[in-house]
Amino acid sequence: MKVGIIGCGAIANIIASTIVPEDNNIDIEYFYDNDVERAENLASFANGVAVLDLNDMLDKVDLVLECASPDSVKEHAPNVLSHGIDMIIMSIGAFMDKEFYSKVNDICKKKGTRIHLPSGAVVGLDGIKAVADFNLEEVNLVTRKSPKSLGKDIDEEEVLFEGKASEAVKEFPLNINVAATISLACNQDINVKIIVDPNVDRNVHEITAKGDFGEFKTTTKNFPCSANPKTSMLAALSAIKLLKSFNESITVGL
Ligand SMILES: NC(=O)C1=CN([C@@H]2O[C@H](COP(=O)(O)OP(=O)(O)OC[C@H]3O[C@@H](n4cnc5c(N)ncnc54)[C@H](O)[C@@H]3O)[C@@H](O)[C@H]2O)C=CC1
Ligand SMILES: O=C([O-])CC(=O)C(=O)O
Repeated sequence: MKVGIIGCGAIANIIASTIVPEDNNIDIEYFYDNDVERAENLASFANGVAVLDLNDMLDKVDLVLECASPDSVKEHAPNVLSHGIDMIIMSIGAFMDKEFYSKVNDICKKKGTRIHLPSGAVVGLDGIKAVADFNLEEVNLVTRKSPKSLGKDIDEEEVLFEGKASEAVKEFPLNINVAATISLACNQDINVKIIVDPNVDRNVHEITAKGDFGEFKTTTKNFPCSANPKTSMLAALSAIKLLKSFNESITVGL
């Protein structure tokens, strides 16, 4: 499987340095970034090709992996999918825009293409998906990150946001894609609280869900990526596992 990447930052670097093409039948070969130097650096490390125009990779790849920004998804996904190419998308916040969701969904149906949204930096999506249609009363996400991760200069814990996921992704597009992932998994605009906490050095996500099935709570205490403290290592690892799973005959979990 030949893969092209949009966005050559923290997640892309972890993925490209972890996937061994010979072992996994996955060849990450084309790299695009609006910062050309980043695309060239990663292409050179991965023995791949940096492209100046995304269209230059579209007749050569089987899958495009987006790890850039929600805006980049809106800019490029319709074009990629219209070329009949599947996508893995990390900047899931883009899908909270209902008009955009419906537009790309229509393209996928027409072209027979698929979009994969990895579980990213949280655990518990399997459970949320399983119970989504069974009177799921309430889903809440509390995210706690350090001042460094949230780009704040404060000494005391502070609630930066409290409201719905659809609003959270607008105010914090590069920090709370997980809220969109959970919302899409259960078809609800979930409740989100974002706290900046000088006493944590992890990106912490706590999910609580309650409904006819009972209730559950998951807590993920992620190490941030060294190249981008907003982003957790787990986000990159989930995309790597998803890529590898395309070669598996037997899949475990949802
Ligand atoms: N789904 C999830 O659980 C998670 C999603 N994310 C999201 O994944 C994305 C990538 O994260 P990182 O690698 O940490 O970001 P990063 O900031 O380290 O790298 C992003 C790269 O994309 C490039 N870029 C930005 N906009 C672009 C555009 N319109 N066209 C082409 N290139 C563009 C930047 O120049 C940069 O090199 C972000 O949107 C982030 O918010 C991050 C963590 C968890
Ligand atoms: O990586 C994380 O911990 C979460 C994150 O940035 C996002 O959801 O955008």
